[in-house]
Amino acid sequence: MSKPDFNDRLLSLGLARVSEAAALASARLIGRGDEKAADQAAVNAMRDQLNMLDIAGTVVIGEGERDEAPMLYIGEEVGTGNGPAVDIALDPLEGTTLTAKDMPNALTVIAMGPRGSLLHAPDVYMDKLAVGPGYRQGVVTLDMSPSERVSALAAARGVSTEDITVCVLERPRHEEMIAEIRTTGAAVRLITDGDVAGIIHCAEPERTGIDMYMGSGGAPEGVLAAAALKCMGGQLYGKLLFRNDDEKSRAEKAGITNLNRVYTRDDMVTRDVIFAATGVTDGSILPGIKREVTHLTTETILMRSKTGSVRRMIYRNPVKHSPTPQ
Ligand SMILES: O=P(O)(O)OC[C@H]1O[C@](O)(COP(=O)(O)O)[C@@H](O)[C@@H]1O
Ligand SMILES: [Mn+2]
Repeated sequence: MSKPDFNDRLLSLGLARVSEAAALASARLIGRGDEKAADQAAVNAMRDQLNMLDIAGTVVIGEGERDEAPMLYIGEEVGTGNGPAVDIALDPLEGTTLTAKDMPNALTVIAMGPRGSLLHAPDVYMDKLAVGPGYRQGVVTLDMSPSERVSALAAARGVSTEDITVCVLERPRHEEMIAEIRTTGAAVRLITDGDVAGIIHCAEPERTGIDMYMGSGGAPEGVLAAAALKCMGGQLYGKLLFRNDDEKSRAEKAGITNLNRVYTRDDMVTRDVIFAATGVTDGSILPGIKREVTHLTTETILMRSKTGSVRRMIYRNPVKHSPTPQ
């Protein structure tokens, strides 16, 4: 019997529960200084919830390769097996350090598309460049220098370079880039972790104040960000970065033949996808988990690229069975 089609409309609601469950599981570990425990809690919960979905899912972006990740490893089959063949990209806790330190913008993230729709990015770095919707394709490119990108974006927006804010991961490897951006008069929003959120921020500049994202971060996070921007609009360019031959061979093992390719958003996510993210700590796109004695409250953003629909779901979850309020 042939497998049913990818019904993004129905599956999306199930996907929201998956990111919700991961966030709820990490709630007690926010600000506890234990990144590993927070990540593990999110992984377990995400996997349990994912396995309830009627899909024949394959994790293509996950916690790592099978030998280093016992759960949600790349290639793991998830779901009941009774349903459409789908590819899944996930990061059960994007911002493990942010969570452990109770700093802003930690999220749980998951994206799903028909089988073959998501780039099998190896766990190496990726040079990334993103802007929000409304610009002509290629308004900024990875070939341009950081200052040229700022000037090009300012010209396209009809503003001065001082009116542009660029989000960058604060890392020693980015020091020169940051200095060059500042020569243009543009502002730099430094984040200590979490470039999926950093890139999503470009899609809602009114809410976040961020116009452009640039710099290197995890390639898996690049694919997740591409899925988000496919739903929200905006451009993303990514180029895999290899530090040694082992990283190159991992890419080749993942089926990548051209190691110098610049991927666009739609090269990373080739068909319509669904994307869900739940806030763990307070952030610019999503509020974090709120803890009360009897309830945990989460907010989830759920999006479908086919329609461009964006749904925000607030979930008040009773922590333990409590009698009906009097
Ligand atoms: O810390 P590095 O090595 O610069 O890597 C950057 C990557 O790590 C993160 O900041 C955090 O990712 P995790 O919390 O999932 O480990 C990503 O957002 C980013 O892509
Ligand atoms: Mn991550």
